[in-house]
Amino acid sequence: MVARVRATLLGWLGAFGAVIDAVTGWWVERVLFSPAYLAIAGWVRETVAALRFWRGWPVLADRARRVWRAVWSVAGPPVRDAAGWLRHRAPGVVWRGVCWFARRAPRWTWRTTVYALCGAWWVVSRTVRWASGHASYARLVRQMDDEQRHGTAKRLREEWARMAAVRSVLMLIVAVVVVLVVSGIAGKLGNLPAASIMFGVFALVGRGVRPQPAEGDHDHELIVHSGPDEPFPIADAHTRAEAADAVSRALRTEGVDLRLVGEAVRQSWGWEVPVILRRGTPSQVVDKLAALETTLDLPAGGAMASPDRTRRARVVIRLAERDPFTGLQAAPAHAARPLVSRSITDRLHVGSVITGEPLALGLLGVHGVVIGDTGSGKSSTLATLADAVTDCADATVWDLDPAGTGLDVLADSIERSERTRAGIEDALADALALAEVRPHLLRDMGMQGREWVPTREHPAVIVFVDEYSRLSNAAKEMAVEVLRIGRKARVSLLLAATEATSDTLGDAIADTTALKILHACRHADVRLVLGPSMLGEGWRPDRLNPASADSPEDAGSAYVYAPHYRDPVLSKFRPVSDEDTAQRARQRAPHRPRVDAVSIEAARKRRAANGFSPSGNGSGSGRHRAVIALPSPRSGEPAPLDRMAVADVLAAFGDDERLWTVDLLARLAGRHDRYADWTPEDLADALRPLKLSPAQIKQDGRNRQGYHRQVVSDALSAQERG
Ligand SMILES: Nc1ncnc2c1ncn2[C@@H]1O[C@H](COP(=O)(O)OP(=O)(O)OP(=O)(O)O)[C@@H](O)[C@H]1O
Repeated sequence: MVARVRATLLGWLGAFGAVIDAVTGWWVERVLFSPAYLAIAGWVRETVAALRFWRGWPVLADRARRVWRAVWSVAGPPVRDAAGWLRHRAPGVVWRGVCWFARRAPRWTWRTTVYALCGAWWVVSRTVRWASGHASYARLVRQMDDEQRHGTAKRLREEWARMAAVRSVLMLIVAVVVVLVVSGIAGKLGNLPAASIMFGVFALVGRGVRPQPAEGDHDHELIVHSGPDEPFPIADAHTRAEAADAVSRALRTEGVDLRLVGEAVRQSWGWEVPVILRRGTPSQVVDKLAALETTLDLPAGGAMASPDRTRRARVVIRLAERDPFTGLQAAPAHAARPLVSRSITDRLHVGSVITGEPLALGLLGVHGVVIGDTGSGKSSTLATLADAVTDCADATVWDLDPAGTGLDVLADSIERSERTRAGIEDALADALALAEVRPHLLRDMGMQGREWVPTREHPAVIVFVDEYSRLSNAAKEMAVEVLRIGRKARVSLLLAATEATSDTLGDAIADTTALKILHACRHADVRLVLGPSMLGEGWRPDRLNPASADSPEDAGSAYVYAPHYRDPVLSKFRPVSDEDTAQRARQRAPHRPRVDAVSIEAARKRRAANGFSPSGNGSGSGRHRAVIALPSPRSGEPAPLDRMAVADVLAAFGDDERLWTVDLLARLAGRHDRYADWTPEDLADALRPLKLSPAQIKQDGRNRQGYHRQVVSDALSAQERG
């Protein structure tokens, strides 16, 4: 039995396999290898490839994106209003409707029943009275009887009887028709709907014939959740009208006299609501910001006000329910553009403004101050700015920091970096000398106009100074001088300090700088940097909080006063990712410009002519007391240290521990034009202040004069310590 079943199954399987084989063979031979199929398949492949790699796709996608953005900019606000209403308001409205109905349903049922009974009674009584003809004949017949006119009375009675008979028949016919219609409806829809229709018709008749209930019967139980002017949290506003209403109520509660509240604009972080004041000044609103945060139930610092400079009565109120800069990321390690392809004449994107626009600052010839409490993000802001400048082909960065690590993260792209008092004074003296000599070089350099035109060959110099308050007095004096005369020479200073008081920053600085960046700082600093009236104009960095141990708070957020930025709107600088920034700096390093040899030589001569020595050892006094003499390699006189040259010598060693002088000079010439004509004596003069002289270096079996990198490095460290 088992064998037979197995044989049968195997037979079936064999037959099935034979059929599959036959179909597959036919498919392969007749279809897959047929010329028509091959031609169609080739055509389909080509078309798909052509479509996939069609160059028009990105253009089409871009167009579609733009159209969508344009449509959304118009349709977005009402759609989001509607969505907000449906999500947050509609369920409440429906529920309130249900409750409202449930409360009224018993009374309505009762009233409708009364109306229906009245209507039915009215229809029956009126029909019976009409059919009886009582209203038409009864009075007339009685009058004829009273007047003894029996013949007329008899004739009227006969006429009445005839008419009553006709009307009764008519009434019967109508009654039969009505019964038929109602039973027809009952047959079609059921008894209950038919009865309901009859009930409704009688109720309508009853409603028509019965007088309205007295006014006192109306209910007054409209539930009032809040008084008509009572403020409510902004989180409860889901449409533009509700947001405007919330702001209007809150401001009125705080005693601000408004003429009107403009159309609210929904933002990803909250609301932007313009208001028009009836009287007073915008400071009325600015002073109430803290109170508004409570009234509208916002996070601390969430309420901001920015008065309109062109219309004093108008103040734009921003209510941030969430962090407005959530998506602001550090710059990526690899930029899409070619390396060092920007210009310092461009506006550099360094962050974002609360309005959603990019924060784009022009740094050409612009001096700046960055003020902020410790932890507010000053150093990161300097790094972000320096990162942007190191991407410019026509600007070079110097980094001075007497207390911290400065712009070490960008070390590879920085031309000059100083951490010691002497080094910083030397760098500032160089910057000052450059600022002094460059305007006199304009004609020789073929530059039109009165300002230095930065190019890759003749770059602008931007000197970043962190912890300005810790500079020596001499350095501060030179910095102030650079602020006064550096603009035309395109030698600019960007200073960071924790306070703006005169003993730390100085009034002169706040006045001279065109760029003012105010991170979380004190009330007094805002007055000192921007002027006393600006607090009332909405410049409130004192309401920001610096980073704490466990939270970044408002670190990096700032009020920026600069060309193109005259309104008190909150901005945030891009955070710095140390790893990515260092990588970018490394990639940019070979493409970075350096201060041109002509400017350097002229500056050196200027410093030599001034004939002053570094502060501390200085013999100079007066305006340029602090301008110290640059090394003069061929003068034979003891010259102060040329730190830039020593830094370049160390960089020229690269990974080599020792080099012959001739190789070192070749590498120096490759690094900068300044060293193109240097001889071994020039190099020896440059290193003499470190008490170094060339030594015998043996390489490939030959002895020549040269230098050891470690020896140069140790000598420099010793000099800095000393
Ligand atoms: N734009 C930013 N976005 C996010 N976090 C930031 C931003 N800027 C700074 N921070 C964070 O804030 C903290 C303080 O930053 P930073 O050291 O730059 O402040 P600072 O004002 O220079 O402080 P200090 O005066 O103590 O040196 C750091 O943890 C930093 O990561």
